[in-house]
Parts: sequence; structure tokens; C-alpha cells
Amino acid sequence: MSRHQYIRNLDYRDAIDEFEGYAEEEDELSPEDRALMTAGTIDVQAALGVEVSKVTVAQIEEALWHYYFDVDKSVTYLTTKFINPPPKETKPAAKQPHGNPFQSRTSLAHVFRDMPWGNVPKHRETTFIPPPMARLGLLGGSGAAPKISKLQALAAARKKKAEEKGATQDKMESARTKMNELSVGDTPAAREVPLAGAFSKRLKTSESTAQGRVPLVLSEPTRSEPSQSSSALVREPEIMPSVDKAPQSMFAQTLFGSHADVFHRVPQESYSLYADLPPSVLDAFTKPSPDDVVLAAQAKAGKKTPAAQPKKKGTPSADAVAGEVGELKISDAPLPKSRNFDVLSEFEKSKSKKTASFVVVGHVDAGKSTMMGRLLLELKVIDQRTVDKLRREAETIGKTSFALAWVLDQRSEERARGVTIDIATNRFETEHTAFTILDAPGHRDFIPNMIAGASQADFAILVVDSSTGAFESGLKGQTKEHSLLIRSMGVSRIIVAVNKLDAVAWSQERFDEIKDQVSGFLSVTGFQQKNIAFVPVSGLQGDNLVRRSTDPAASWYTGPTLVEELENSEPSVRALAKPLRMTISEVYRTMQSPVTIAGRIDAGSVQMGDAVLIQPSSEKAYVKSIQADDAPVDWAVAGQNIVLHLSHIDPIHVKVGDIICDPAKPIPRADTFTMKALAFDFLMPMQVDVHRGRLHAAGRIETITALLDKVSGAVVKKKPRIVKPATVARIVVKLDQLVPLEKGLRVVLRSGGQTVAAGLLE
Ligand SMILES: Nc1nc2c(ncn2[C@@H]2O[C@H](COP(=O)(O)OP(=O)(O)OP(=O)(O)O)[C@@H](O)[C@H]2O)c(=O)[nH]1
Repeated sequence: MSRHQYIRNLDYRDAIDEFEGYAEEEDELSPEDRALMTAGTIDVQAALGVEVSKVTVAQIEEALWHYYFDVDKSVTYLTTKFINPPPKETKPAAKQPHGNPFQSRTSLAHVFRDMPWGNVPKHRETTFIPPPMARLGLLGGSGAAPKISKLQALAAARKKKAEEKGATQDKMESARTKMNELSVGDTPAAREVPLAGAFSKRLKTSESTAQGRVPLVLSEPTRSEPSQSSSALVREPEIMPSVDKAPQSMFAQTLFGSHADVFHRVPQESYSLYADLPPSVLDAFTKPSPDDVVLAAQAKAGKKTPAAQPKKKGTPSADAVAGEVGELKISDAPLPKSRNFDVLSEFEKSKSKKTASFVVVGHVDAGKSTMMGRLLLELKVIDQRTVDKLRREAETIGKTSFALAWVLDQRSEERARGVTIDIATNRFETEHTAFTILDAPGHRDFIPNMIAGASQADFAILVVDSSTGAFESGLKGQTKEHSLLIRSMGVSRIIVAVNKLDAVAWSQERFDEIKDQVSGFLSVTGFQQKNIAFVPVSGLQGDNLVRRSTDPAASWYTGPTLVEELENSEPSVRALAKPLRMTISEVYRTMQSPVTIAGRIDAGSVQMGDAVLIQPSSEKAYVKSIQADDAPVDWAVAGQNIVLHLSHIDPIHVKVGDIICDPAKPIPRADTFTMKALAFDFLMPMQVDVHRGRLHAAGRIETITALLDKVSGAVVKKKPRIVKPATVARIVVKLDQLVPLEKGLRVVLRSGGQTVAAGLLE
């Protein structure tokens, strides 16, 4: 049977019964229940008499079970349900509007068969449960004092007190005096606007019981006349608009008679209900209420009210004061002193080591961090004790093999997940060079961080996992993407570390196979063969990193170690003479300065005391001090990763991805740029994220101007609608915000989590 047929044939009641466990329920009565049931059935049958033929034993048993073996109730039920069921009434009330509802149910007599008139057996008596006491005794009749809550009692007491107070002439006289005193033209009164407001509120509350109909009276044009005479008070018709009179109700007619002009009478007549009130009270309501007066005064005085003035002035002045204080703070500190070095000649003279930064890239788990951890251990930058400690820690979460990687992966999340998330930096020195390691994450989710690392590097180490299957999956994964990206970011020198060769018994064949494939795609990507080197290594064991492998299986390799290759790598030509450009990769607060930034000098130089400009905020700051390799220095040049302590700048103007530049030759800000882009994916007018170092900005490919020849850069086709992967095009990108940009900068375009293009700004 097909599933559809099965479902169609399914008896849902059976299924539900089965589900609820009823299907197997045959007879679950205990012997005692069964005995009661048998006896009860006999009794019911006897009680039903001749009618017994109209019900089945099962129905009797069901009734008995339902009524806990109560024979009477069971008989009643069976009678009304099966023997003499009531006629199906659609609208019983309509059919028998005045008749006796019991007339049709003649058999109900049996219900009362054991209750002779006036002699109700004890067990049939009803216990009377008195209904709950209605709150406040609203239903009345009991004669007892209504029960009210404490809150209600309090409110009632207050109300009574207020009424008593309101009835006293003194109070109302004083209210009248106050009202008369209030005037738009009266400056002292106007000055008390906030007080008057509060006062009027209180008045309103306390007098409301007495002045319920006041607005109606006030709406009469005739009422405004005496108010003018009584004081300098000016009625503002727009403040108190006239209220239209409602037609006289039946109730009102009963009270006041049916005269149409009843509400045009003098106040005394109108308020006959309050005849016991003193005339002063009634008189008081012929004039505007204190609320009206205050509103009128506020409206009239408007902005002139002294109370409003400080408020109006207060906000800006507070801001101004805060601003001034802020300014004082910044400008009052003395400017950092400059020693006016000729930095370039100082640099020439200096015997300092070469500096170089390299980024370590490759597919996830290729062994990048482990290799760098081992390198630092071999170079004695870290000691064995540190590694042993990390190993013990790694053991506790079952990740012993990651102990060396933890030298660089220091975040708890990185350690827990066993992946690098952000760029980790570390330093080591060889005889001739001070190196900065930029260990990049391999996982595709963290490519933006990898881009940030690549943008600071002079060259790259591409780590490839040689173990079976891993190389192949890496090739499909980030091995190629990272290679393309670093080349697009301007990195031209690459060392390929063919890693985990211990896992393939140092197979030279495997090494050669990988070397062939990788050098093939690297040259397609744009790396020159002379700038590509291959080293077979085991990062885990440290073979061929600093020392040669002692494994006899690795004896076939006689070339340079990884460190030797690093030393052979000349850092890219430094733009020392160009204006200062430094991309901020970190902003933080230190003891030396509330605004401390870290980054790499891309071009030019900087020295202590220099004024610098931060873009895109265009805010100026001063260099308080400089640190390079954790040591204070007087100056720094392009290519160095440094820390700058800034002064005379608010931290809100400085953020990661900004550019520090020479105020005399600042980097311009733009929201549109043209670039020569190498397409990694199909390009068309589309949303993109622009990445430059740590800067990520949202934008859109506006136009594709032309397709270009890859080698010569000549225009191949104008205005193509689409750019295919691996082709070069000139495109115009529009950004959502102003970003520091200039010709020659390298940017990466990503879309939907994929790198779609990279290239150079024109
Ligand atoms: N057999 C062997 N295993 C290695 C070698 N190098 C690294 N591993 C193992 O490979 C795994 C991944 O190493 P990691 O250093 O975290 O890899 P990674 O490339 O830094 O990873 P991500 O930064 O997250 O992309 C760990 O279990 C290492 O122990 C090696 O030379 N030989």
C-alpha cells in the first residue's frame, strides 16, 4: 500500500485511541467495581421498570460508571437521554413563551419520587452557600455598612475634606484674590509661571467638585464682561473657545422647567442646585479659572517668560560650557615638543636592522599558527615552559595538538574553536632582520581580517597542507583565494610552506606534485617565478623551519629553511619620501594617552611632536610619543608597524580603518572612485563592500566603464554589461560614505561573503 493510500485508509479515531492508550482497554474494572457495577445494573433495571427495554446494559453501565454507581442519577440520565429524550428544540423559549418548562418532561416526576412534598430526605437537601459580599454594598439591602478598601476610604476622606475646605468662604476669597492678581501684563505673576502652573493644578483638583459646570457658564459671552472689569485680566477667546450648548435634556426640563432660556439666566439662578454656596464662590466662576489664567499668561508672555529664558538659553550654554571645557582640556595641554629630526637622513645613518612584515595565509587548518608557534619556540622567542603550559591547558579541553597554535591564537574563542579569527601579530629577529608575523585566519568567514593582515605585509608565507586529500580541498578552498587576494593587495613575494610532510612520510613525490600545481596557479595569479619559493616543512615537529630536518626520509631536500627564505626576501621598496600615510589597525587607551593607535606606516615618516591629520574626520592631533617593537623611538618610517600616542584629539574622531596623514598633504576623502579591478566573480552593477586594510565601507558598482587587456591595460571593450571572472575591467564604485581614498590604493570588493574583485584605484 502506498503511503497516500495508507493515510487515506487510516481510521483516525483508532489512531487517536491507540495514541491515547484506549485501544487495549477491555475491562479495567477491579473485582470490587465489577461487583458494584453488577448490583447497580440490577437496581437501575428495576428502577426503570418497563422502560428498561429502551436502554442497553452497556448504556446502563456507562451511566453507572459515570455517576460513580449512583443508581438514581444513572436512572435520571438514562431516562432523559434514551427513554424520554426532550424534544429537539430549536427555539424553546419562542415555542413556549409562557408555558411551564417542566410540562413536556412528564417523566421528571420520577426525579422527585423519593421526595414527598414537604419531606425532603436529608441526602437530597441542598447546602446553601451564601454569595460573596458585593464590594461597597452597592446592591444594598443588608443594612450593614458597605465594605470598602483602605484606599477607597482614604480617597473618600480626602474628598470630604476638600469639599469642606472648598465650602469655606475664606478659601474661595483667597482663590478669587489670586485669580484677580494673575494677569498677563502683571510681571510678578508672570515670573511665577512654573509655580502658578503647579498651583493651578492643585486648585483644579480641590475645586473641581464645586465647579463642575463652570465651563458652560464661562462660555457665555456675557460672562466675560465682568471679568474684564474685575481686574486687568485679558480673556483670550482662542484660549477658551466657546462651548456650544447642548439641547435641554428631559432630566433638565424636569429640574428647571422647559424654558429654552434657562441657561441664559443669571448665575444665581443657573446654580440653584448650589444655592447654599456663598455668592463669592459663584462669583469666582464667572471669571476664568486659575488654569485659564495661567494658560493665557503663558501664551501671551510666550518666550519672554523669565522661567523659560534660562531653559532656552541653558541648553546651548551648557553645551557651550561643556565644549569650552573640552576645548580647554585639549588646548591647554602643552603641545608635544618636536626635536625636528631629518628623519630620512637619520634612517640612512641608522645601523638598525631591516624590518619586514609577512602575512601567513592558507586554507583553514593548514597549520599556519602551529608553524609560527614552533618557529617562535625554535628561535627562543618563547620558551619550552610556555609551550608545556599551553599543552597542559589544551589537554584540558581535548585540543592538545593545538598547543603550539595557541602561542598566537590567544583569544578564548579561538582556542575553544581551534581556529584563528583575527590577525595575530608577533615579532622575532634574525641576524639581519626584525620580522613581524601577521598570522591570518584561514576560515573563509574571516577573510576581511585576512585582507587587513595582507594590507600590512611586505611578503607572504602560503601554508599548504600536504596530507592526503587536504591539499586538494585546500586548493578548492582558501589556498587559491588567499593567493589571489595577497597578490591583489600588492604582495609580490611568496614563500610556499608545504606543511605536514611528516604526515606523508616526507614523500618527495607528494612535494613535487604540490609544487607543480601551486606554482602553476601562482603564476596565473600574477606572481613571478623568481618571487616564488617552496620549502617542505613539518610545522608541528619544527623540521626545516629554523633547523634542517633530521628525519632520513627528508634528506632529499637540501634547499634553504623557511627562515633562510625569509631572510632572502627583500622587503618591498619603501615610499619613504612620500607624504605620511598610516592606516589605523587598532585604537585604544593607554597610560600615555587616551588615544593610542597602532598600524603600519604605508608611506612617509613620522616623528615625535608632529601634527597629523586623521581622515575622514579631518581632525588634527599631535604625536606625543612613538613606540616601535615595544620600545620608545623618536621617529619611524614607512614599512614599520608602530604605536602612536596622540594628544589634542577627541577619541570620537579616531577609528579603526582611518588614515593618519600629513596635514600639509592630506589624503582626500571621496565617495566615488574608479578602479582597475581583477574580477574573481561575475561583476555587474551591484552592491559591494569595499575593503581597504581595516576599512570596510558599503557601496555599489555604479558603472563598468571598460574591459581591459590583462597585460597592457588597453581597453578591449567599452561599457560591457557584465565582467566575467578572471578578466580585468575599469569600474566606478559609489560609496555610502566619505572615505579617505587616493590613486594607487589597493582595495578588495566583496559581495555576499565572497571576494568578487580586487584592484588598484586610478
Ligand atoms: N601532522 C601534522 N599536523 C600538523 C602540522 N601542523 C599543524 N598540524 C595540525 O593541524 C591542526 C591545525 O593547525 P593550526 O595551526 O591551528 O592550523 P591553522 O592553519 O593555523 O588554522 P586556522 O588559523 O584556523 O586557519 C592542528 O591540529 C595541528 O596540530 C604538521 O606539521 N604535521
